[in-house]
Amino acid sequence: MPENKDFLFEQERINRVIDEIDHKISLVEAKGGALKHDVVSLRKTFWDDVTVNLDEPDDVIETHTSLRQQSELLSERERSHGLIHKQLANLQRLKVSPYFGRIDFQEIGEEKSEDIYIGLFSLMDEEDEDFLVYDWRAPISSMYYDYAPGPVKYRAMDETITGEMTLKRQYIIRNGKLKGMFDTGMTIGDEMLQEVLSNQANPQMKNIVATIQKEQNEIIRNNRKKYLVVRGAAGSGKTSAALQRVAFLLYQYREKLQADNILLFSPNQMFNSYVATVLPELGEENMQQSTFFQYLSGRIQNEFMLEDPFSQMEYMLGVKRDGDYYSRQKGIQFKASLSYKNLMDTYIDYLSNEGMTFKNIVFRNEVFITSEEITAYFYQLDKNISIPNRITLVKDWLLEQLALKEKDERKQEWVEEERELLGRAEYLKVYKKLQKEQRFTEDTFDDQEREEILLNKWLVRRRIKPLKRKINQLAFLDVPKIYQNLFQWPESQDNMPAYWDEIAYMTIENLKNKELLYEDATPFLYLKDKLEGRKSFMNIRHVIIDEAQDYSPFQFAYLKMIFPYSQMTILGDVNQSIFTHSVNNQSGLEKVDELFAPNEVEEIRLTKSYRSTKQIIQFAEDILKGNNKIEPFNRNGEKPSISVVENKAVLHNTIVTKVKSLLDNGHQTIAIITKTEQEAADAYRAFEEYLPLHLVKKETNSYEKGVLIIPTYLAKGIEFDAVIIYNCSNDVYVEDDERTVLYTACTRAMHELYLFSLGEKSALLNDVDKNKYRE
Ligand SMILES: Nc1ncnc2c1ncn2[C@@H]1O[C@H](COP(=O)(O)OP(=O)(O)OP(=O)(O)O)[C@@H](O)[C@H]1O
Repeated sequence: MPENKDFLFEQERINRVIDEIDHKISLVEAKGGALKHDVVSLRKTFWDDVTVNLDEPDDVIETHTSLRQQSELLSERERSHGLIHKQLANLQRLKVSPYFGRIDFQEIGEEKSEDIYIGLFSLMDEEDEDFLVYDWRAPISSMYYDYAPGPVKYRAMDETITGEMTLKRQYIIRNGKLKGMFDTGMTIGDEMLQEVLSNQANPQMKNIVATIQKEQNEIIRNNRKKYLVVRGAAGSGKTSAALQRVAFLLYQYREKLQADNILLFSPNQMFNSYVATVLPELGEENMQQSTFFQYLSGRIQNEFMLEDPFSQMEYMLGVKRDGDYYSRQKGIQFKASLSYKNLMDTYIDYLSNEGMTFKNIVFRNEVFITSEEITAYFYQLDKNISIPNRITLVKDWLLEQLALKEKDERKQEWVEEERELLGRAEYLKVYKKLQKEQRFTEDTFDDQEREEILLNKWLVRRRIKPLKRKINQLAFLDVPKIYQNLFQWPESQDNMPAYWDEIAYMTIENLKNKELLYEDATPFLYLKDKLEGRKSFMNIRHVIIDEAQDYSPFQFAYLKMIFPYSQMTILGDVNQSIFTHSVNNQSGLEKVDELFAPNEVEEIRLTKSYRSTKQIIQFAEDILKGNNKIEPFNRNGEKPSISVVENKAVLHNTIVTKVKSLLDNGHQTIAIITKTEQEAADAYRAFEEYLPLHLVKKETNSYEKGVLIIPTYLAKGIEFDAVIIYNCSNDVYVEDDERTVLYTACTRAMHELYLFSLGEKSALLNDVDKNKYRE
């Protein structure tokens, strides 16, 4: 049979490639061994080859040079050893599965067609002449993802190469053995995807290089514009595409881009651990990862108690919708908007002429420069100078005043007193310190007058130093007060949103208590950075913002400001908006047109969803009232079910029974998803006696297999074999704007979805076609 012949041919080729990998491994190991030996002996004999002579200035220079040469040599060897290590790890990975795809390509004008085998990394033959395997990121490999057999082209070195693809084949190779192969007419065949997607969910996201789809490839290799915005339904592979894109960029720009020049903003801590293995699996180092809140709190926590986004959401999802709710909601939405940013920009213009607030400079409990004096100095400076530059001039002036003060203080009585009170041990310490600084020698210290002068100087300097540091940190600028004043600024009374008085009152009260609400955090930092002229992040060249629908327009504008030189990949789905600021069109993702210049942005939409079975997707899209048609990947499962139960005891018993049967059926990740953390904690108490389970809280930072109880907003971006919606009753999911919360929760399921309702089910589910679920 021709197929069998093909199969044997391919297995033989795999064997040959593996032999070559083994050969390469032994070469690299030998090289690594020699290098290791070099490093060890260099470390041992480091000082033998350094000439140390400090007698004459020339000798010092020579010593310095020889030291530098020696350490450069050592670090070069260490670097090479690191590279060898990486090479070895990559070869070991290739050995398990050397490639996953092949295309036969006949370039126009060439006589022979070329077999191009595609795998995780490139591999050359023994003579280093031909590629046995091409890296999936190589330009030629792009045809594998972009075309079916037929006419094809790809771009390499600014040139377009055209030809004909005569074969496209996929392989499943495990431990060097060919387990399956498919010739495919489609872009990437269904068989392989079926196989991958029907696997169990995993606490660690997997790479998708063998089955990247054409539209995902477009995202991965896209490098035309500064900002790439990707929208796509739940499970359409946005995160996956973003991570393979990082691997692609690290390959494409390996000379100038390192993993730590890339920063990923994740939705929560657990997500960080979920995605952490994708890049190492692809042989690359991980990029930097942070949540936006981690960034904010790193900058704010010394000034305020900062509310975290989950507490904000917990409050908004949990409280009754009364007067307080609506004023907070309006506050959150206004502070998320570009109107608020515009208001703040006008306020900053106003501050250029009046309204800046400074703190008194206090030395030893006495005001030595008043806030009024600083204000007067600031406003007598030329108004054409930007505020941050004027602040720098104020800082310089304050430091000069401080230097004068320092001189004056040396003669003050307190210094004499402090000097006399110096204990012997402390005195000796000072003596040694001054001696080290070569302020005096043994001889001069006998001179009592000089000794006193030097000690006085030291004592004053010691007191002045913290003040100097604070001035250098611009602590004299009272940003909290300036922010607070915005809410009493007469100009801000026109065209203000509904509930402005309540919003202003609530904000001022919080600021007075040294508390900063989450919605104020970004505006506060924006103001601070605009006034202080903070330096942007120069080393970050690429920022990835996942779950971008959760960022407000204001937050986007802020990110754009602090990463002015970075490219950005922005991925999101407005139907998964669950933050109060992002519902009702206030997501930054809805304001892309206002935020970025049209020639700087490219937008791509992913339409197909891969995570969940067709039945789950068809059910979930109806929750969104059918406004968004999602194309499910053709993988079948049971229809979701909705069970209405009468009381809590029955609810808990039924869920326990369901979870046990899911475990018996071999599911390894099962999530009981609640609307809030409060609800999750209550459910946990009810179940802990009967089920082995983990309660996921906002500070949980790793995703473990097993049964999890988790609020929706922490399950964002993650997936499970089976999902149980703890309570989808009409008392829990009430308002229309909670559809997105329920949709997000349901779309976490890969294979099975069960909804339970304590009493009548939510009216939001009445929009779901009855044929799409079991009751
Ligand atoms: N081309 C592909 N080949 C194999 N699996 C894929 C592919 N694209 C997506 N998947 C799988 O689909 C699931 C969802 O992918 P991913 O989490 O990247 O989607 P998402 O759009 O970020 O989802 P969400 O918006 O729900 O966070 C993952 O299990 C991923 O491995």
